[in-house]
Amino acid sequence: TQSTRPQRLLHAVQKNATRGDPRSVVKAIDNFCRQKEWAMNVGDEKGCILDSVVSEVNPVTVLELGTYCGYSTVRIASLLPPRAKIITLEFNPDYAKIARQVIAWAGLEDKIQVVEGPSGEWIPKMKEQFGVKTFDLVFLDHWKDRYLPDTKLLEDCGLLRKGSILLADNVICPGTPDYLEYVRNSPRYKSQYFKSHLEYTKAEDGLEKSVFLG
Ligand SMILES: Cc1cc(-c2n[nH]c(CCNC(=O)c3cc(-c4ccc(F)cc4)cc(O)c3O)n2)ccn1
Ligand SMILES: [Mg+2]
Repeated sequence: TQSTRPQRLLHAVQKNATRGDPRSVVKAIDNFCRQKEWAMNVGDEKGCILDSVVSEVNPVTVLELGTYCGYSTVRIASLLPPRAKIITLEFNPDYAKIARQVIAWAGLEDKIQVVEGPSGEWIPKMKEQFGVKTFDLVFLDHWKDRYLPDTKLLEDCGLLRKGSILLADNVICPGTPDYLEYVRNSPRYKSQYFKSHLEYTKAEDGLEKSVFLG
């Protein structure tokens, strides 16, 4: 039976990356996506912006919306302090299965919890299920029409604190116009746009970093 693109991406990691070496896993995925098949990872160019924001925030609790194959999950986790944790939500069980194996190859399974299901159902259960108080950093990289409703849900569930950082991928391509309008015009956020390109292409895209002001 035909393999899927995530399966081929995982095989490229197992073939070309060193077990326990997150940077080699990131490199192997970027090489696979540049040389073989495009895939919707945040990629190396936007990945460097992600790295700089994570290093600056130094978060202890991270929420990632949209795991896919775990590329950005591995990038973030490899920069976290020892006790820090990431909860990453993935809707598609096949993607989640691949992501768990990519994360294991990087040796980062102790810092990462992959949760399967829709963000709208899991966000209200974060406190009771995972003992989370608030998130220091939220990386939005899931269905683009869910960025705004899920941001409002995070606010309403008391999962953001003064200074929590929202970092959103794809605000230009595929685009999240309603989310951008909200975080750029709401008095409750201070926003900044980092111009870049859609992963592995020349098309414009960028990350929007928004600080929750409480
Ligand atoms: C918990 C929960 C999780 C999800 C969820 N889980 N996994 C995802 C993946 C979402 N990501 C994308 O769709 C995406 C698309 C493109 C793209 C595609 C085609 C083009 F031509 C150009 C650009 C580029 C990207 O960088 C993307 O991130 N959503 C959904 C709901 N609830
Ligand atoms: Mg993305």
